[in-house]
Amino acid sequence: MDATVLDTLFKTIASRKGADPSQSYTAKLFSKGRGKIAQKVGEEGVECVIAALSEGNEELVGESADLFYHLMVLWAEMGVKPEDVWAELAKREGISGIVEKASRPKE
Ligand SMILES: N=c1c2ncn([C@@H]3O[C@H](COP(=O)(O)OP(=O)(O)OP(=O)(O)O)[C@@H](O)[C@H]3O)c2ncn1[C@@H]1O[C@H](COP(=O)(O)O)[C@@H](O)[C@H]1O
Repeated sequence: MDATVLDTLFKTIASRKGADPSQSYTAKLFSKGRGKIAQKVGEEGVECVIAALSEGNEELVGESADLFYHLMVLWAEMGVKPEDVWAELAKREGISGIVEKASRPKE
C-alpha cells in the first residue's frame, strides 16, 4: 500500500469539511452525514466482491479505489486519523492471524 497517496487523499478529504456540496462530492457526503457515508462504504465493499467474483482485475482496482476513498471519508467524519490505522497495522506486523485468533479470550 502506498500510504503517501492515501495520506494526500485524506488531507484533501479533510479540507472539504464545510465546503460547498454543489462543488465537492466529498462535501456532499459530509452534508448527508455518518449514516450515508457508512452506507457508501458498505456498497463499495459489496462492489469489490462483485468485481472479484463476476468481473475482473480492472473492475476490482476501480472498486477498491472507490472503497478506500469512501472509507477515508468515514474516518474523517469520525475523527479517525490515517496514522491511527497505520499504527494498528504496524502493531500487527509479524503476528500471524492464526496465532492472534487463538490468543483471543474464549467466549
Ligand atoms: N477519490 C475520489 C473518489 N472516488 C470516487 N469518488 C466519487 O464517488 C462517487 C461514487 O459513485 P457512485 O455511483 O457510488 O455514487 P452516486 O450514485 O453518485 O452516489 P449516491 O447517489 O449513492 O450518493 C462518484 O461520484 C465518484 O466520482 C470520488 N470522489 C472524489 N475522490 C477524491 O476526492 C477529491 C476531492 O473530490 P471533491 O470533494 O469532489 O472535490 C478528488 O480530487 C479525488 O482525489
